[in-house]
Amino acid sequence: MGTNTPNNEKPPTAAKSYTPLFETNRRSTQSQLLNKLFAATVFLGICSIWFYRFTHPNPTTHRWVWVGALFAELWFGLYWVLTQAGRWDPVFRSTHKDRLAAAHPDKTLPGVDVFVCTADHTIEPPILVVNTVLSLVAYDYPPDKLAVYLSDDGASEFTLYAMLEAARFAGSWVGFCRRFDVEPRSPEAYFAAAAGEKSEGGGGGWEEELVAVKKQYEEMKDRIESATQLGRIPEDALLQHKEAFSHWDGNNKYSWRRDHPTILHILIDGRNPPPADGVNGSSLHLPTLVYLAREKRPQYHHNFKAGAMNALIRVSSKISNAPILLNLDCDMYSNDPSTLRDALCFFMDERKNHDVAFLQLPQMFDNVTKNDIYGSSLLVISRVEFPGLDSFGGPMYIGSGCFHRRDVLCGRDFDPNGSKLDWTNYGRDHEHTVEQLEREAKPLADIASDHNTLWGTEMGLKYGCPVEDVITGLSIQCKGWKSMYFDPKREAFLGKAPTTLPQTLVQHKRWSEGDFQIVLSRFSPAWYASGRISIGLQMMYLCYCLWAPNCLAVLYYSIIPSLYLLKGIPLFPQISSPWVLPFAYAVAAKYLYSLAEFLCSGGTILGWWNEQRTWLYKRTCSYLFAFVDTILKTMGLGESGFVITAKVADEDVARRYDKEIMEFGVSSPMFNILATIAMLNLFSLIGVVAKCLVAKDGVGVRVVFDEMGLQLLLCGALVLINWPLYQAVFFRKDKGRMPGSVTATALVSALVVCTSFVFLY
Ligand SMILES: O=c1ccn([C@@H]2O[C@H](COP(=O)(O)OP(=O)(O)O[C@H]3O[C@H](CO)[C@@H](O)[C@H](O)[C@H]3O)[C@@H](O)[C@H]2O)c(=O)[nH]1
Ligand SMILES: [Mn+2]
Repeated sequence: MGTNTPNNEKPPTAAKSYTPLFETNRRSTQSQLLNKLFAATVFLGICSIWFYRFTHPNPTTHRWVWVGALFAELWFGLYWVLTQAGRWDPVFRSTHKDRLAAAHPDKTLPGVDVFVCTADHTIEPPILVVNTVLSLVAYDYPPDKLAVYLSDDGASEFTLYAMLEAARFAGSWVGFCRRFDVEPRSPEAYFAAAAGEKSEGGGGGWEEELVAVKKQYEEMKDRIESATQLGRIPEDALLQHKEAFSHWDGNNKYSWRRDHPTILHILIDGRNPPPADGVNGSSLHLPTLVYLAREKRPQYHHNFKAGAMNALIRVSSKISNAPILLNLDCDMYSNDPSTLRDALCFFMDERKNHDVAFLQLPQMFDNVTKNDIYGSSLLVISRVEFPGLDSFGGPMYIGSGCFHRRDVLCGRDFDPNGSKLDWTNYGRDHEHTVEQLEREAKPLADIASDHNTLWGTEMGLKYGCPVEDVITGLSIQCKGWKSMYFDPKREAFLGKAPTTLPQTLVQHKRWSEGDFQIVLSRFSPAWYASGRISIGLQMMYLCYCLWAPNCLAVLYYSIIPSLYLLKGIPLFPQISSPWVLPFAYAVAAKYLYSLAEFLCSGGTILGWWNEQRTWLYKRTCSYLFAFVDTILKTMGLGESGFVITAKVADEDVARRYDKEIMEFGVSSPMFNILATIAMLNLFSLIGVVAKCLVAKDGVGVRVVFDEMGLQLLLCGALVLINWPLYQAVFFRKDKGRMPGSVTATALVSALVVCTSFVFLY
């Protein structure tokens, strides 16, 4: 069982005055024991299934059918064993911010650099980015110690324009936030929550100021949105920021994104408070705010987000050089102004901080509907599995919402006798002017500072993998560093989950493809990580990294048994045979447990059902494509990209999303597969029911049920879970229904497969 006691304690003298800054709690011994007993019974069931399959080859079918079932059941069983690591000994952390404040007055707090990444102003609208940035600028933290950097991989003048506007509005917004201690500090989210609400104890003119600041915000939003819509920056802004916008003069709109120099602007210099004539007569000290678009040239690979992050690490080392970094996606606004202080409780705890390389917080979303129709809230991962990982050495780095130690991310090796963070090595340059800083930092974002250097291999985020975050975190943990997981009561960050099925499937294709590449990479959790990280952690890495090959077993189970049902050949034990028991028990226990877990994590019953559907769709589509693409890539054919998830949808789509109606809409090869499998199961079920009805005296029903009860249940469950898909194919008229071409292809292919299977095979 894992413990959290570090192996190099402080000498006894210091131990006396030690007050922990964070707490670690585990579940009670009884509940853990009960959980393990239960898992043991499920495992027994799984072993019995394997035994049954080994000892009961079916003589009436081809050998491969039996081998396929054996393979699938071995896979499901072993995979289930892997998932148990995440449930073995979960730990839950809580912080003592009061103690942090007592031990470290604001003056002595370390600097924090926040990195926000955006890449495309059409699917990541500038106003969304602005809201995220403003929520970060408004953190409850000493302004001279906080710097917010935006990396714009789209090099969009509209994003820069939005940032200039944000910098101007920041004074009023941050002033308002500080005076009335508001939460959350993303203007859009705050105004939505405050609508119709009365001031609670805020008093002191809250309502009047709210009206004023809201008006200012709406005007800014208007300017930003109309600039983007018209495709033109307003004249006054062009005049005022002539130099800033000069980069875009006469450029070729089509090649620009992939071919431009570095653009760097320090929009707010937060080193010192401004002279005392700011908002409301008082000088308002704001944190540093920086816009960066790193250099891009078509002949050099830019390495997606990893490249952007590494440029940010280098540039920030010149401008603010904070020892602690926070990484966020552009849609993840801060929902809690005190999160930085929470995080510091982990990095500044005197005894336990020496080996913590990064601190991951859960990714939560503010646009998930009540029953989470695409299973995108990652509830069980956030509430069950990551606390489980935390006891084995810490969770993975999953991108947004992660705090890093700068030295470790820059490649520092772990030394068990002294890996403490030396805060004195960091801090700001107070001698140079803003212009000088810009001039000196700029080349650090050029290709020359990145290409053919250690960046992307030994330093910073790793290149070449679509999940740069996971592989980077793993490589850090393999050096001996730990990570920690912190799931605060009030969500720290809220982002945008995908709102259509195609988006969800494409996102999961990227994730599972990246994860599978890691298994085949130098840092494979299967080989390289052995002995470097704990076995529990290794198992969980494998659990996520083997998502893609899952497709094989799931495809087998969702196609073959149904076809054999239609043909009338049983593949599972008869209902009257005792061998049914292990199947029934293992499946029922697994699913009831998963339902309980889901409900305890804050989900709904329908939400769980929806997640099972998404589970099936991801495994039969996303993972299949990821699997095939990864294999092709390892053979040197093709290259993996990074399809960015859209953070907006048109009104029509958004309305259906709010009503929890599944969105198909476009024709995609993924849908061909989904729909074909769904049709195939429907035909099989209809076929077998028809057969029963035709047979006389109800003999048919009894025989079919006894001989093929499990197959019938499996097929029935598949039909039931596909219900929204049948609706989209047969009944719906809206634009989100299944496109006619997909429907036609699916119907024909399913019909051909079913008939040829029954009559020819
Ligand atoms: O060339 C690129 C591509 C993407 N991004 C940014 O990367 C972030 C993540 O992209 P998104 O499309 O939102 O992907 P998600 O799947 O939602 O993101 C999760 O998964 C990614 C890895 O697949 C991680 O990079 C993210 O941090 C993590 O939140 C966004 O802020 C993008 O702007 C870039 O900066 N440059
Ligand atoms: Mn995202």
